[in-house]
Order: sequence, then structure tokens, then C-alpha cells
Amino acid sequence: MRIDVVTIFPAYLDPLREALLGRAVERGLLEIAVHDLRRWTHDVHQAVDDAPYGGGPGMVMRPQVWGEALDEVLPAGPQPARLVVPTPAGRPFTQTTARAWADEQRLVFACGRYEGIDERVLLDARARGIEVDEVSIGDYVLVGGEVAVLVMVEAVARLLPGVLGNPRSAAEDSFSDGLLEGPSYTRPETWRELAVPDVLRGGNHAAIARWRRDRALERTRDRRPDLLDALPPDALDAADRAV
Ligand SMILES: N#Cc1c(-c2ccc3ccn(Cc4ccccn4)c3c2)n[nH]c1N
Repeated sequence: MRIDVVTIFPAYLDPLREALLGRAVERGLLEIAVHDLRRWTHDVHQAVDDAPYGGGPGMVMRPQVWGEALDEVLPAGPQPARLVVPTPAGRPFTQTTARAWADEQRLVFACGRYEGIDERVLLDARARGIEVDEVSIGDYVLVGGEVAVLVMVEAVARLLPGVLGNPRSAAEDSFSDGLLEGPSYTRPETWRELAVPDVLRGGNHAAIARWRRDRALERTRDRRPDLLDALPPDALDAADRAV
């Protein structure tokens, strides 16, 4: 997979070169290129924004600059690519989204700032046959798209083959079965007079699986009842429903 990110703050994306993702890039499991949007300005001030038509607070990012940038980074043509535009007005980005995007050959992220990007940039991309997803990482307002891109790139990249040391981690993490993960423990057996639950030290794998499922159901019911409501009818068996 190749990932391109266009932004006026390229350094915001430096964390993509660190740790797990940095190692994945070094190992050739994915490519990441970050582009400074100001490269496509032609004025001495390198202006990327202007006042909104119709008035209102803040500024809007100019279509000319974005148009030239995306013409170069995401040229029209038969390449399967997806343009992702983070926005507070977007569809929710979820684990399901991450899984779908993990199958893409190319993802191009457009990081807006100010009050966002002129709508015609997205219309033009769609008119050029490019899949455009406007997505939000949560119901709160950030200052720009860069942090959202860090979140989404990590969520997608960890699903790529070979990126995680243990592929079971991605298959069994939160949301993989529609539930939140339950509590985890490691050594020592007792810490500040708090003991690890006996069942986890007992070696009975069926009992451990049951205990973990029960804790996941309890936690999901307590913190995210909406996820329980969204489960398919046959997702919970009688033992689950008794929790
Ligand atoms: N994903 C996501 C986001 C964002 C986000 C993403 C991109 C931009 C580009 C500019 N702004 C500031 C801004 C403030 C007010 C109205 C419009 N835009 C962004 C915010 N906020 N919250 C999320 N979950």
C-alpha cells in the first residue's frame, strides 16, 4: 500500500516514521509520502486560504492550490486510489472502515485546516472518477485534519500483513467480534495487594475464554451499549445473554 498525505504542516506527520509504522515502512510493507501543500502555491505569500463566500467565521482553503496538488499526487487514470478527507462533518471512521481501506492499493489523505477545503475540490475529484471519503474520527472538533490522519493511518496500517508481530492481535482486538476488549493482566501475580484473577492463572483454556467473554460483555454493556444493539441476532448465545 502507498499512502500520500497532503498538508500545510508536514512535520505533524513525523510520527508516521516512528516505531511500528516506521519499521513497516523500512521493511517495505507500506510506502508513506508527505507533501507540503504550499509547494503548489505561486504567490510570494504562498496563500492557501481565503475568505468564505457568504461570510462567516474563519477562512476556507483555496481550490486552485488543492486542485494542482491532487492533479500531481493523485492523477486521473485507471489507478485504484481513494481520496480521504478528514472533516468534523464526515461519516464515522470505524474499525470497519479501517478494514475496508486496508485492501486499497493507494490512499491519499487531504489534510484541511481553517474551516475546511473548498467543496469544489471534492466535486472535481469525484468528477475525475476518484473515490472520495469524507470521514470523522469522533464527535469533537479539532483544528485540522493531521491528527485524524495519524489515527486513521495507524488503524489501517496495523491491519496490513506483516505489520503486527502477531496477526492474532488484529484479528482479536476490540471491535473484532463487535465487543470491547476486557481487562488484561501480566506479572506479578499480586501487585499492591491486588491479585490477578485466579481463572487466568489456572490453565483451563475454556474457563479463561468464558471469563474473558463475560468481562468483554460486561464492559461493552456498561460503556458501549450501542455496540451490543448493533450485534447480529445470533451473535450472543445463551451463556452470553446470562451475563
Ligand atoms: N476527522 C476529523 C475531525 C476534525 C477536523 C478534520 C479536518 C479539519 C480541517 C479543518 N478543521 C477545523 C474545522 C473546525 C470547524 C469546522 C470545520 N473544520 C478540521 C477538523 N475535527 N473533528 C474531527 N473528528
